[in-house]
Parts: sequence; structure tokens; C-alpha cells
Amino acid sequence: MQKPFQEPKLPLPPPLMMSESGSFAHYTLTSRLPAIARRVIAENDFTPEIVNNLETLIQELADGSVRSLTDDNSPDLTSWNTYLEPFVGKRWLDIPWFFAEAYFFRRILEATHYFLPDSSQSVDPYAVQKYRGLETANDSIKAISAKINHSEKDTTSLIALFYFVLWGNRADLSLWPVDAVDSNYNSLENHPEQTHVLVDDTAVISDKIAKFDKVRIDFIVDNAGLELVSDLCLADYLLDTNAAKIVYLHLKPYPTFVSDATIKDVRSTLKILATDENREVQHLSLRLQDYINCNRLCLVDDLFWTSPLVFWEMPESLQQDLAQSSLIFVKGDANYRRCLGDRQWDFTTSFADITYYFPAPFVALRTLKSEIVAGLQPSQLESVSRQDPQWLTNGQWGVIQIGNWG
Ligand SMILES: O=P(O)(O)OC[C@H]1O[C@](O)(CO)[C@@H](O)[C@@H]1O
Repeated sequence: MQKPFQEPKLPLPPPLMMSESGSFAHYTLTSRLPAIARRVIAENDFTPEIVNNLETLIQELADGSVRSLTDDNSPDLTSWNTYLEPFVGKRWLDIPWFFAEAYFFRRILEATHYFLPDSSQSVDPYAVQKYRGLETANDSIKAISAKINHSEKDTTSLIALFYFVLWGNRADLSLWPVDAVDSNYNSLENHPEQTHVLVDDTAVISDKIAKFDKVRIDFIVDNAGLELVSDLCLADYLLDTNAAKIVYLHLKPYPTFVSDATIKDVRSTLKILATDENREVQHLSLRLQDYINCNRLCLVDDLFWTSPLVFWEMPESLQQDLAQSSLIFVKGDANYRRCLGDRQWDFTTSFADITYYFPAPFVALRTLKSEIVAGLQPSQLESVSRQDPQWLTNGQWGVIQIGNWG
């Protein structure tokens, strides 16, 4: 395992744990993760042996302990077993929350023989959910495609795109399976008010982007479906205006957290959009495919993104690569948690102070789905908790927040 490159200079608070009854982390372990595993059984046609593996995993969450991984053919077996060393033999309940979630999703792949050379090799256990997620977002995709194909590429349209990209993160299949939400959930018109953006740095960000001339911009991507399409629209804007010469999309090397996007998901999304009956959607997709063909839009992955490590533990080679970027969009809740080390920061601690270690200027676009946030004003805390007691986890509140950008 590589050494951390740099840690935050501030003293580190303890990590979020799952042992605290009543916490969202505890609820995740006791209810959400077992439900995700059950859905994997229900939505796939796995062999009895695989079903049995998944049922054993469900049982283990409740009363078993953490063990090493055993799937020999996997590319990250050695690193995972190194990460696991301090935790082997402990109850799931007693390991840090982000670690446990990343481990759970890796165990799903072990259980389903994702890396083994048999008939289940490379089968995405969440494929049904991902496909249906894209289907239910079709109206929004049509609307955004028409807008992006025809509207003038000015600051107003850039700012509107930021909000679209932010609220695209609300649709997350690890929290809200596709059949548990009505299809309007993905609608463009159904976004919470701008007042639900707790930190809104869009004006500063769009000013800075207006001065970009053919720079490199990166996205640390989160979910497939509407969120991925919204990211692609923003990438399209940046490439079309020549603010960016090149855009890198950093994707997961294999399926995780149900809806997280892989390179294969980007390719299949573009294929599906290219054959949509709507011409605006087809045009958007073909333009994006052209950017890929001429290497202006690059799809890359790295095993770090599916590891249980937090962002200040990023391997040096990846940090050095990201350091070449003029701007990185860090998407979604889980990536935000990793930025903050998934630790119990006081909600008013400066976000930039915690994340100064990050290798390049970055902006977090994230709807809140876990009990962690930084950079809020004390007065905001009181008013938001009064208005909405579930504000930290119901995905109705968001941030468009600058990290360490000079
Ligand atoms: O797709 P996103 O925005 O990263 O959301 C996933 C997050 O939501 C949760 O499912 C909430 O616990 C976490 O597992 C994770 O932080």
C-alpha cells in the first residue's frame, strides 16, 4: 500500500462509524446493504452457489465478522487484503463506515464470481437497475439535449448546467431503487429551489471558467443514468466552447455502490442515446462520441476509485496525474465523503482548509445523503434543521462548493 501523499493539516476528528444506533451509517448496515444484496439476488439469474454466497453475506452483515477476500483472479486482491489487515475478525459494526461500504460492494463481486473465469464473469450485478434508471430519465434527457444543442453557450447556460449536474446526483440507486421513486423524480422541472443549495459557488466558478482557454478539465464521476448524462452535457459545453481542450472522465474500474459509472456504462449509455427516437438526443450522443474518437473526451479508470481509501491516501501516480488538471469536478456524496476522509468534522469547519491537500483546483457537486458536510455558516445549521430534520440524508439539499482554488 502506498503512503499517504499529504494529510489535512487540521487535527483529524474520528471517522463516521456504524455502531451508533440511530445514525444513518447504522441504518445503512442494518437495512440498506441487506436490501441491496437481496435485490441483486432478485434481479439476476445467478447459480444456486452464487445465491448462497449472497445470502451468507447478508447474514454476515448482521452477526458475522470481516474476513480477507479470496477471489484469486481479481486485480486488486493483494491490495484489498492489505487494507483489510487491521479489521479482519472485527464485527462489521465496528469498522469505519466508508471502508465497510466499499468492502461490502467488493464482497458482492466476490460472491457473484465477477472476476472468476466462469459464466458470471464480468456480469454487472446492478445492470437491470442502471438500465431502468436511464429509461426513467428519458424525458429529462430529451429536454436537456434540446437545450444543450440549441442554447447559446454563455454564463447563464453554464450556471443552469451546474444546477442540472448537481440535482442529477439526487437520483442514486443505492438509496432509491428505480421502482421506489416515481419517474418525475428525474424530471428537470422537479428540482428543489436554488435555496436548497447550502453552499453555492457557481458565480465564482463560472467566472473562472470564462477565462479558461483550452485547458485540461477532469471529472471524478459518480452515478450512471441521469447524473452521467448531466456530466456529459457539462463536458460537451466545456469542449464546445474550447474552455477545455481535453476532458478526462475518471470512472470506476468495476461495478460498485449500485449505480456508480464504469467505462462500459459510458459506452453503453452513448449507444442507447444514439438510437433514441429523439433526434436531439441522437445529436448529443454523436457529438460526444466524436469527442471520444478524437481523444478530446477521455474515459479512464483506476483501482483507487473502488478502494476503501480516502482521497488523501490517493496513490502518488494518480495525484500527479490529477495535478495536471486546471479544474476537477468531484461528483456525488461518496466522493465528498472521501474528500473529507469520512470523518466527523464540525459542519462549520472550512471546506478549503480540510481539502487543501487536493492536488488541483476542484469543485464538489453533491447532494447530501450522509451525515457529513463542511463549510456551512452556523446560522444555516439552525435554519436548515428547523425546516427539514432529514436535510443531511434525504438528497434534497446540495452544495456546489469550491475546494482549494487559490
Ligand atoms: O452516489 P452518491 O452520491 O455517491 O451517493 C452514494 C452515497 O449515498 C449513500 O448510499 C448514503 O449512505 C452512501 O453509501 C454514499 O455516500
